[in-house]
Amino acid sequence: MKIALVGYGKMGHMIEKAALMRGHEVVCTVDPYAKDASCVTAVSEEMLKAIGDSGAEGIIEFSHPASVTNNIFSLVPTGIPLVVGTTGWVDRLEEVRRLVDDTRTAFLYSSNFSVGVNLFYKMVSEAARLMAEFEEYDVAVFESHHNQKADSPSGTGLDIARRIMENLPRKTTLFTDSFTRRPEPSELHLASVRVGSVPGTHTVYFDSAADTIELTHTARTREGFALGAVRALEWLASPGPDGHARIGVYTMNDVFSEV
Ligand SMILES: NC(=O)C1=CN([C@@H]2O[C@H](COP(=O)(O)OP(=O)(O)OC[C@H]3O[C@@H](n4cnc5c(N)ncnc54)[C@H](O)[C@@H]3O)[C@@H](O)[C@H]2O)C=CC1
Ligand SMILES: O=C(O)C1=N[C@H](C(=O)O)C[C@H](O)C1
Repeated sequence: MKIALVGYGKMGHMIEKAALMRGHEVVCTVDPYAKDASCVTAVSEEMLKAIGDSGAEGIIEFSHPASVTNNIFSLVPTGIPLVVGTTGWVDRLEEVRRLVDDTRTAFLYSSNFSVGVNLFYKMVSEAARLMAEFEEYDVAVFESHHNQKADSPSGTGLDIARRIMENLPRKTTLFTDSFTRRPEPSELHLASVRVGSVPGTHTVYFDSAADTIELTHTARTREGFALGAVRALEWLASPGPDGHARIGVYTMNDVFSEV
């Protein structure tokens, strides 16, 4: 498949390697600040023309929280299957969903493309369901990432917290700041630290007066994210179960349910 990359930073370079390893061709790399990008520009008519002229059959976007929404709204109308890994935009998801529906294209997003984290999500959901009956356990989430990360909390941390609140009725409100008061029992605290070169670590704590249960996912490298993003595009660009091109907004749950 001919793939265009929008955002050619740490993840863009890792994704290029993963794509080439799987026999794809990276025909265009777009990034306004990366001097080694084939198209050193931001979202623009020039960028869209470059992608169109490249014959790209799929696009993978890993840019910046401040740029991703503009990129999505520019790239979706091209009709080229689009995979977005950039975090910090899902508050605009419903607008994106409407655009995808109106333009009848294929869009897949995930805050974390690694297989391990998507299995971890299922473990956390089940653990939260178990804990619903044991009120003596409080719960919180902690995430740590490298000191180059531009958003907080992590998209993965937010997804973990959402799954806990979906399955643990006593936790109704997400709190992601520093406390200057005692937490309310109904508040789920999600805390973040930015340090060194940490690829991404997420821990869920279930804590009682008697003991603590910790569930942790530790990413060792970014390779899992990159490979997962390329495999997600392969799936998105493949025909659906009905044999027709996929249309709509998808997540990694859809990929795992079919693969
Ligand atoms: N979904 C997942 O599995 C993962 C998601 N991420 C997310 O991906 C994003 C990027 O992460 P990294 O590659 O580590 O960051 P990075 O900072 O190394 O690379 C981002 C690149 O985007 C470029 N950029 C900025 N504005 C742009 C625009 N308008 N158009 C095109 N490119 C633009 C920057 O110049 C930079 O080269 C972050 O939001 C991060 O949270 C990171 C790893 C895994
Ligand atoms: O910025 C990163 O590096 C990562 N960001 C994603 C997130 O915000 O969850 C995924 C992964 O943890 C790495």
